[in-house]
Order: sequence, then C-alpha cells, then structure tokens
Amino acid sequence: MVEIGVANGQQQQQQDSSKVVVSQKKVVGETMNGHTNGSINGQNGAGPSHSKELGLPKCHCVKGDEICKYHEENRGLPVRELVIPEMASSYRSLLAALGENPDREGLLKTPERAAKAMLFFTKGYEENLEEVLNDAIFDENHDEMVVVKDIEMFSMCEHHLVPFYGKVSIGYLPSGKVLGLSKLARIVEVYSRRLQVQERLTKQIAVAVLKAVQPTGVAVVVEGSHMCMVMRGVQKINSKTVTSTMLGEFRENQKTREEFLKLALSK
Ligand SMILES: Nc1nc2c(ncn2[C@@H]2O[C@H](COP(=O)(O)OP(=O)(O)OP(=O)(O)O)[C@@H](O)[C@H]2O)c(=O)[nH]1
Repeated sequence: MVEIGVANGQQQQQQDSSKVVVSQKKVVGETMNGHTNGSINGQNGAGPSHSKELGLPKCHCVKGDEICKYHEENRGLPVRELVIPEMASSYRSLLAALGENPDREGLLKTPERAAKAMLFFTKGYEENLEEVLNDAIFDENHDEMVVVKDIEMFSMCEHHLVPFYGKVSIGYLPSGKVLGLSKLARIVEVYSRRLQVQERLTKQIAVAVLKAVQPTGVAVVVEGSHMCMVMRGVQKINSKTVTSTMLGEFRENQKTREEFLKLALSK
C-alpha cells in the first residue's frame, strides 16, 4: 500500500454507499485558529448577479461587489457546451494520430461523445460552492462530531488525464450550525470533478466545509486508486493513496482525531 499522510502524518480512509455517523461524545479542545465568518464567495445577499454582464456562468455575486472567488478563479472560462465542437475536433485528431480512421462507422460519433464525457468528468469547474450548498445550513445546538463516510469519488489525474477514484470520509464538529448531509457529498463532487491531485482535492473539501459552517474542526480522509499507477507506468494494481487534512480540533487534539478515524474506518 502506498500511503501519503498530509496532516500530522495521519493516514487512514456516489452518495449511494456513503454512511452518516453522529458520535455521542465530543472531546473538548481549543477552538480553531483562523476562522472566517465571511460569506462564501463574498456574497452579501442583495442585488442582481453580475455573471450575465461578465458573460460567465450563473452565480450569486452581487453587482457592485468585488468579483466573487468563483469568477476570479474561473475568469475566461468558456461556456462549456460551446467548446464541444473544438474538443471533438481535437479527439478526431487524436484518433487519426493513433492510426485509426475517424470516419469508420464505429468512430463517427466518438469525438463528440468523448468531448461530452470529458466535460462531465470535469463538471466541477462550472459549479460553485454557494449554489451547491443552496442555503442548506441550519442553526442547531449540536456540538457532537458528525461524520459522513465512504462517499464515492471519481476524479481525473491532472498529470495523465486518466481517472483516479475512491472514497472520502468527512467529519466536523459543529459550532451552532450544521450542514445538510447530502451537501458534504456535493462538496466532494464540486472538487473531484476537475483535473486534480489527491492532496489538493483533500484540502479543498476540508476548506469548503470550514467556509460553509465555521465548525471548530474539520477532518477529511481520501483513499484513492490512481489509474496512472495501475493501467500504465509503474503498474501497481493494488496500490492505494491515502491523504488527510485535519483542521482545528482535529489537528490540535489527538483524541478528537482518533475518534474521527475510528468512526471513519469502522465497517
Ligand atoms: N502527489 C501526487 N502525484 C500524482 C498524483 N497523480 C499522479 N501523480 C504522479 O505524478 C507523477 C508524474 O511523474 P512524471 O515522471 O512527470 O510522469 P511519468 O513519466 O508519467 O511518471 P510515471 O507515472 O512514474 O511513469 C507520477 O509520479 C504520478 O504517480 C496525485 O494525485 N498526487
């Protein structure tokens, strides 16, 4: 097994098979440093979206606001359906470069299909956190650990453009607010459906949960199989990569971390 521990050397593990665990006891520790109480994407809640005038995908940014994080990061991103012809043309060239005849019957529609498939594999680029969360953030006097585990994940290795896939477990310690449970799995979709490396994916998921509900701690463990290590290259078919990000109490308090890992890893 290949294991990568990102935070404190910790290395342990479609929505159908994910499990939710609400723990009965919380290990008390210090609150998280670096909390932000600001809204996601800098939204302040009033006025029309600026996305239309920018010619960019819909968002909740407010006219007159500074450009939101989503649009800052995605400035210049084309409307995705419009790039299908260009992508299909590239796939056609690829088929020809392989020595195939792109005009043979079986391949006639392949370039367009492949373009659409690639857009699906990377659909996270057209999503933003605020829209995905859809205000499913609830005031709740609950400060026990919440764990949603075994969330299926499919992503694309940014080095070889081949898939890596596996499962994600997320835990957080609420501080007055809880997140709709499905939204944790949706956060995984937003960041996994892009060109990624597993370490960045793991951290982005944790930071998104932090932004959403400002908990006193967030823990994320991702276990992935990388096709670039399985089907090609070093060809280690049983290798797994395990990454984790521990924030706040999960980083500072060993007992809290251990409780999460026990819940996340139990079958
Ligand atoms: N850290 C990290 N590395 C990754 C991830 N996905 C793929 N890689 C690695 O990216 C590296 C690219 O190395 P290169 O030597 O440039 O490419 P390569 O010749 O295809 O490498 P091999 O895979 O060893 O054949 C490889 O070691 C991959 O295993 C990831 O999610 N995280």
